[in-house]
Amino acid sequence: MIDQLIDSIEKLQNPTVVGLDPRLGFIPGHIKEEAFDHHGKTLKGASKAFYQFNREIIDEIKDIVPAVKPQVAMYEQYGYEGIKAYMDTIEYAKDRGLIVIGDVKRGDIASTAKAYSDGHIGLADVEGEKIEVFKEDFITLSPYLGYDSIEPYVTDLNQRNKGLFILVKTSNPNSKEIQNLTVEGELLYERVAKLLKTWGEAAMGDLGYSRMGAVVGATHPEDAKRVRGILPNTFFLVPGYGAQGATAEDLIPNFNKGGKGAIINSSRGIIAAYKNEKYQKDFDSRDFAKAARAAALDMKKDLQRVMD
Ligand SMILES: O=c1ccn([C@@H]2O[C@H](COP(=O)(O)O)[C@@H](O)[C@H]2O)c(=O)[nH]1
Repeated sequence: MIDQLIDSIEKLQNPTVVGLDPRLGFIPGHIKEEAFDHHGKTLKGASKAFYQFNREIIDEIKDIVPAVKPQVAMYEQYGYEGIKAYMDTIEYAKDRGLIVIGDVKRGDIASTAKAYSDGHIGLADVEGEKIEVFKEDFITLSPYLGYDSIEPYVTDLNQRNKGLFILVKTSNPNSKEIQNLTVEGELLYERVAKLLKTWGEAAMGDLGYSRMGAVVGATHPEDAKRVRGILPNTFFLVPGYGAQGATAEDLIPNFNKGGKGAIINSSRGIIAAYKNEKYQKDFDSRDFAKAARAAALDMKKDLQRVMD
């Protein structure tokens, strides 16, 4: 899938992923009213509202961005109804040609990791019946349990053409408390990047990048520069642009030459654009998906501006 992601970015000339992180505060009144009329103010009502919101956004952005990144926490909070909305969203996006990065941030011992891999990017086994479950193209993982927690995913990466993005340097302000500790003369995130370089060699795609990518926050450009130096053949998923304050200029160190090797996420900045003053004069809440499209196009322009 890493090769397809690279091809799609190239075709659309747009290294952007739209984060599908719905929350009730972002859902326009008319969608909530309809969902709550049918299902009440229940977990099901909230989940149905999320799915309707996502579908309209996907329909508006599917021809301009290569990928979407649903954040599982937003759905999980509503239990199995929320998980159904997460799964339905994945299916809807894939049916419309979008690549799906499931932001699930798993990390556990090998026997448990195998179950995560089977469920998310592999096949679940029901007494010999092999069943595809969540169907993401990529998922995110934490590296802090070491390689035996990553190795169970490698077969699915290579045999089923799936991908991982492994946390290397996260975008949150306190990431430095742990990730920037000095360990045996180097920063911890640098050590993680070096490990990922070795791990990723077991899963190389055809276009020079590994199926094991890295999550590198846009909000720490100096750290991103060091990580890029260690990982020239690793594709980066870069959150932090927009709502978390990173600018297009901050993104530059994440890319290889010619604007290659990274995809930039924006979630709130796109899906809730209709609430932003900048878009309010042109779009009301019924046009929320059109506002999301306008914000995604503005982001594309902003990225192109610093790439040129
Ligand atoms: O370091 C990280 C890793 C993941 N995220 C996730 O990305 C989005 C960001 O949303 P915005 O609304 O664009 O801020 C969200 O799902 C995070 O969980 C991250 O921000 N930083």
